[in-house]
Amino acid sequence: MIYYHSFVNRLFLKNFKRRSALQISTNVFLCNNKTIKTQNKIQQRIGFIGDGNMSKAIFRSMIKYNLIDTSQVYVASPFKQNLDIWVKWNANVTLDNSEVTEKCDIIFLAVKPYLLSNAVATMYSEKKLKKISNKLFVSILAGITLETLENVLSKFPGSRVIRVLPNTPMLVGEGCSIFCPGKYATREDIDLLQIILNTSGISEQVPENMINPIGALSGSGPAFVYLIIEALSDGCVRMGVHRDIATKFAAKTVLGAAKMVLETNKHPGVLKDEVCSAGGTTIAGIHALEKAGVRGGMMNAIEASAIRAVEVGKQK
Ligand SMILES: NC(=O)C1=CN([C@@H]2O[C@H](COP(=O)(O)OP(=O)(O)OC[C@H]3O[C@@H](n4cnc5c(N)ncnc54)[C@H](O)[C@@H]3O)[C@@H](O)[C@H]2O)C=CC1
Ligand SMILES: O=C(O)[C@@H]1CCC=N1
Repeated sequence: MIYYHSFVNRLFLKNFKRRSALQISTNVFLCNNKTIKTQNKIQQRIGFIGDGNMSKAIFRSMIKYNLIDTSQVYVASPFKQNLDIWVKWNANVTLDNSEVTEKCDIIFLAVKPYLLSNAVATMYSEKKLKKISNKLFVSILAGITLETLENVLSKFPGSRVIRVLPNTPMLVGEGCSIFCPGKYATREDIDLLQIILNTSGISEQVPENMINPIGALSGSGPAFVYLIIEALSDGCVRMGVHRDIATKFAAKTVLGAAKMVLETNKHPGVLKDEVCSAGGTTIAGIHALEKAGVRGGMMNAIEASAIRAVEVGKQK
């Protein structure tokens, strides 16, 4: 069912992208089997507490896919020099986290997990606390549970929380995000978040205990795949090929293989067998990989990242 929804979502989103180019004002999405109408651009003000890699990917994907205007975005960082790039992108910038909380409707919490309490402590002033009500907080912090988030954010009256684990390929329209709504998040909050996430990829609602293991794959996985691409390229360079063609072909081969898995619906093992001629070149390479324990290595990587997410969630 989940896959069906993703597929239908993508069809609608392809239409959305085409129609938004034509500046038609209303778009239709299917989220969790429900049709939603939304304006071409979302109207809410969006804030980022934290100005790093993941905030940039979310912001730039929203701009790239025409979902918001830069004037609707506020970003806070304690480091002035980090904000220069955001100024160049025409976002509103501040050194004061509480300005983002006060001015925005949806606030992405995007600092390192161990900095959560520190960041929240600077997201309000006692005088204005009552004014910071009915906000939607979207946490992208690895490992930090909804229980912790709801506790920390309970000082803001009427706050709702959704926990998301996005990934940086959002930037190129191939994001993969999982999320779990907190106790007070509404259907509208979820729909809006899915519009943001699905504009540049796919998203799935999952039970909270699935966020760490799936996030180990989708959140950290891009780094694992970059490492593989680099290693494939290194192998080619070792055999005398120039680096530029080696890296381009390594990336394109990974992209092509991924598309084969998604579009043929064949088991990866079947697709592997289709490449391996009897006594041929590929099986010689597969043998080398198996001897090196590549499969176990990959499984260990997912396990290690998922376990680490629990640990970072406990750091103070
Ligand atoms: N990078 C990734 O691919 C993904 C990251 N995440 C999560 O996103 C969060 C951010 O990760 P990145 O963007 O990679 O980290 P990053 O280190 O690039 O960015 C974090 C930013 O927070 C800023 N910061 C530090 N203290 C602050 C404070 N008190 N108030 C406001 N801003 C403050 C820093 O200037 C820094 O630029 C982390 O919690 C991580 O677990 C989740 C999924 C994927
Ligand atoms: O490495 C990290 O902790 C973050 C979470 C997922 C991707 N990057």
